[in-house]
Amino acid sequence: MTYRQLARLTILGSTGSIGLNTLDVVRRHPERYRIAALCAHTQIDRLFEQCLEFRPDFAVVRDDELAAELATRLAAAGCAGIRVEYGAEALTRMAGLKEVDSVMVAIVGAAGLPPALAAAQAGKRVLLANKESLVMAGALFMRTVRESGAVLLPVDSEHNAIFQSLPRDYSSNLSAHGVVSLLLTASGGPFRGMDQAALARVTPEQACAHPKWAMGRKISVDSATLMNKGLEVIEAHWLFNIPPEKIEVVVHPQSIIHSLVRYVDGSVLAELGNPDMRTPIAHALAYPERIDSGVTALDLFSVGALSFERPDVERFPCLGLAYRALKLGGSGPAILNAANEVAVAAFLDRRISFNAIPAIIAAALDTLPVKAVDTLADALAADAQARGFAEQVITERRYA
Ligand SMILES: NC(=O)C1=CN([C@@H]2O[C@H](COP(=O)(O)OP(=O)(O)OC[C@H]3O[C@@H](n4cnc5c(N)ncnc54)[C@H](OP(=O)(O)O)[C@@H]3O)[C@@H](O)[C@H]2O)C=CC1
Ligand SMILES: CC(=O)[C@@H](O)[C@H](O)COP(=O)(O)O
Ligand SMILES: [Mn+2]
Repeated sequence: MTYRQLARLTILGSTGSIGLNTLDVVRRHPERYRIAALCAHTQIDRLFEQCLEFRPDFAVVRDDELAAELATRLAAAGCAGIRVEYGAEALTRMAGLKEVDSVMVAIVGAAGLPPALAAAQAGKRVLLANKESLVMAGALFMRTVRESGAVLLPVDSEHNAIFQSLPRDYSSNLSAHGVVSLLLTASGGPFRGMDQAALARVTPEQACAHPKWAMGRKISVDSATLMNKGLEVIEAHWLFNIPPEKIEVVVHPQSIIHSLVRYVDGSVLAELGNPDMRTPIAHALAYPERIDSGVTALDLFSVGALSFERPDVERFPCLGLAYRALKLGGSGPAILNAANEVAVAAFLDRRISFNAIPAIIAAALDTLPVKAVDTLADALAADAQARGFAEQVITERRYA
């Protein structure tokens, strides 16, 4: 038997959809993984249960009140040794803990950027689900990874599929490896065939009912608007150093092909599987080895047929807005991301209609100045300005 050292993990966003799937994979391999830190935000009941099961050294929550409550409950349950911390600064510290090898970044939204960057700065294996980090500060993030020697492993299913379809140890010059373009698959979301008038009336519940993937509410709405694919185009641009015109989006409603790489000799390589995030999570956790993820084997006979369509950017303008932001460069994508987060939250709160989401983002891109993003502070400043702007547009109902 070979001796294997335990890998120590920090999970940022342990109580969310990716966090739960990560713990499900970890649970299957107690001989390989040990949890150093579990980081949640508000769901302390769920975090408490996770602490009892995985016995991390640290647990992190949003604020001092939640931290005090969790600490009391852990002490009563005989787990006083788990140190409970709180706030954004604690997340950054957990990402850089000396004893930690790998950091799963599964926080949703812009809040994921500072700890993701801290993990990269500390030279960790960064298992990146939080696509917003690369959207807000892609150049800075990738430079940090290069300079620190961190290992960046994409967890987002499309990017993980592309990573698996590229040659092992590819360089950042994909064309030198014969790559012509990347094909990102999109399910098309819950409203794929719906007309514009019907789209205006859809509810948050309908938007969150993704046809193929069980995910958090924010990314589910992004899938419904096709902004998720837009964010993923930007994510792919930075991860694989490929220009936007070489990234194609293909609507593939079955979500069996998770993305493809087109090569100069006519070959197109892809990764296929049942739509279950435990596959890319297990891949990133164990890379370059392979471990059981608990995902059911793909049965092509029951799938029967795979189909493909062009995305409809007239009905779903968010995809076009993302390409536009990427071409703007600098803080353009951070503006797009922040306006989108504000608009999606307002839609989930029933303050605006589904069709107002792209209108608010377009207003932000039309109005706000594009600046350089050389530092984390630059990214956070662009984010804050665009959030303020989008809130104002909503309050004054200037999106109609
Ligand atoms: N879900 C999926 O299948 C996929 C998700 N992704 C990406 O992964 C990320 C996570 O998505 P998902 O798991 O669906 O999201 P969820 O909403 O399910 O979970 C989000 C997690 O982040 C925590 N969180 C929320 N806000 C903050 C904050 N301000 N500070 C610290 N922690 C916070 C939540 O804590 P709490 O619940 O305790 O409040 C929760 O643990 C997103 O960037 C998404 O785009 C990418 C591909 C697929
Ligand atoms: C599972 C995953 O990676 C999501 O990002 C998924 O791709 C969302 O589905 P859409 O293709 O509908 O955006
Ligand atoms: Mn994805």
